Amino acid sequence: MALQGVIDALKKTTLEEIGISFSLADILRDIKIEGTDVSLVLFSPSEKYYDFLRKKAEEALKPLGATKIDVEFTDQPPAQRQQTQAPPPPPQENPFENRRRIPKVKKAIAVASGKGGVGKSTVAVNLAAALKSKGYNVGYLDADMYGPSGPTMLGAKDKQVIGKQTPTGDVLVAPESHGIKVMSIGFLLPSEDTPVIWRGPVLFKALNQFLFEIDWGDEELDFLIIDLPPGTGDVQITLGQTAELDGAVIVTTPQDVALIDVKKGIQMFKEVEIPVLGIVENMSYFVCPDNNKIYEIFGKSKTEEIAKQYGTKLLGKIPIEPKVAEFSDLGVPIVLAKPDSNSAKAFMQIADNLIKELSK
Ligand SMILES: Nc1ncnc2c1ncn2[C@@H]1O[C@H](COP(=O)(O)OP(=O)(O)OP(=O)(O)O)[C@@H](O)[C@H]1O
Repeated sequence: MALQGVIDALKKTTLEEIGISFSLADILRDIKIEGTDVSLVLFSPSEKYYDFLRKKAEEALKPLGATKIDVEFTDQPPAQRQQTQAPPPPPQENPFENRRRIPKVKKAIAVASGKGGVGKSTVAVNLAAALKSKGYNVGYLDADMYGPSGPTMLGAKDKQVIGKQTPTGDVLVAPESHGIKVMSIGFLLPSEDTPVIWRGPVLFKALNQFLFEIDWGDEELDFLIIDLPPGTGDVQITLGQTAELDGAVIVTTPQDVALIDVKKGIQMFKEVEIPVLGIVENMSYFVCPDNNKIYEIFGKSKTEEIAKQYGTKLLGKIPIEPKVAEFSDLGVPIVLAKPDSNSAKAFMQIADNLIKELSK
């Protein structure tokens, strides 16, 4: 069987049934063809879809004459696999040598912004909700130590956090809201209005606890969305030095001033060796409800151009929709409250694009 024919057949498949807008060819990691035997390795961050993806591969390849179709799965992008095979660098030359993976989390994604108020937390909670509604097991960690707003947006503000003793030490059990496991420094503060001043060692300890001493439940998380504070400060650096993250998403608005900060953000993630998966442009445009006309309130966007210039991608654009803010205040992300809204659809598409970037 010809390799190109097999790849073309995989390209024609659609995975829409599980809410994914790309094909088996996009998640193909390895392929071997011997006569009519085909072995594939596919990227999938969740075991839930193994049977579905196997069936899809069989449906695509049997008509070509394939008699044996073996499908294996990986949740590692190729670059990471190469990294793990490479000889480790001398310890003293690697500032990230103590980095650890977050326990029981397959993909840890940071959501960041160069400046405050661009809708970073809104994007983080809706991204978590979009991945949840696609069937993944999702956690949300509010690491915005200076202004934790995630629990309110997820309707988890009044949830109780309980401690649990384990053979390896004490952990905090993440409560659940809308099926998403949630943890936030906000749960541990006496009131939402309490300003917290974090000094170096205390910040380091608190962040470590939030990264490594949380019980996310019996089932491993497919995705952990980490909502960072705005800017490029201590939390980001500490995070980069302590946890091995799979990538970062940068949220911006289309104004030039916000975009200047995006560049700083990309630079910072490069320095702490966290791959930037892409940029989300929030409050991009307004769709007039009377005539569906689109207004680019902040002018023509340059985000795509900047993304290209810095070797990353625009993952998607979210419109300004008053309902986004209204439902956030009520504790229900728009993706769950109004799945047919323009912004909810945009968030679902961004979740797809994110999975696609992770599979590269
Ligand atoms: N697309 C949108 N349409 C309408 N309102 C939005 C949209 N995105 C965010 N908002 C609203 O804008 C305000 C700021 O959003 P959010 O708190 O998510 O920003 P942030 O970048 O996380 O802020 P900070 O970094 O200061 O915590 C909120 O009231 C939110 O509901």
